[in-house]
Amino acid sequence: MLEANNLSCIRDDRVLFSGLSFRVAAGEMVQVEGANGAGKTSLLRILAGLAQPDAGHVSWRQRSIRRERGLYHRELLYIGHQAGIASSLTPLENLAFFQAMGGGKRDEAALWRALERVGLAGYEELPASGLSAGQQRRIALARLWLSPAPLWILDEPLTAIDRQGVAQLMSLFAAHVDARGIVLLTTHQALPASNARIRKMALADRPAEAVPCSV
Ligand SMILES: Nc1ncnc2c1ncn2[C@@H]1O[C@H](COP(=O)(O)OP(=O)(O)OP(=O)(O)O)[C@@H](O)[C@H]1O
Repeated sequence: MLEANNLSCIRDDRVLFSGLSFRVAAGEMVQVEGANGAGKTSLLRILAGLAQPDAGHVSWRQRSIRRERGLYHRELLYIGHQAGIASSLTPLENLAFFQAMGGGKRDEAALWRALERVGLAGYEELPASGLSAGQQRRIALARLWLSPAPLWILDEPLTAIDRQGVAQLMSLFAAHVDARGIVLLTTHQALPASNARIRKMALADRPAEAVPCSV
């Protein structure tokens, strides 16, 4: 369903990756591995259509994500490694905003369910800036319970999350892939045992220097 074709990414004269091709099928969970600076975030941003590759292209359901941006972004949930939440808004307001961005009507019950799932019931009136790093991260992750998107691209979703929260997320990921969804993530943590089979994909640890093109 998700297909990377011959992708290259060059940053500051360094080839982070080149000729990278792979497919991720419905029902798969993939962990992108690599050292700090290997290019994991760069790859995920390209796969999410937020950055352009230096070469190659990405397809979703056999259609170029550049040409079918609208369709792709309706089917994709991307959560970057920044929490990506408004610190002056409460958790409930942040979630209502995410829900509105999805284009649906406000569904109060779903908002409260998501808040409860991430353990933020009781904190709904506080601005996010008054919450801990892990709680702020949980607001961002609550979108996983609100979104119908089949494709989840998650950059370090487990950062700052406690052990119980990680176990809960792993169960959610397993349920998502069981329902023929896709989870593509990065994490520096060893993933705990999960029902989902996890395919690992490693990026080279030392990006090569780019060879200047001769004209
Ligand atoms: N927009 C950019 N402009 C210039 N250099 C960039 C840009 N984005 C990333 N880089 C560089 O590309 C390299 C890879 O960055 P990236 O964030 O993709 O790595 P990563 O594998 O996700 O690292 P980490 O594990 O530390 O999060 C880094 O050296 C970074 O400085």
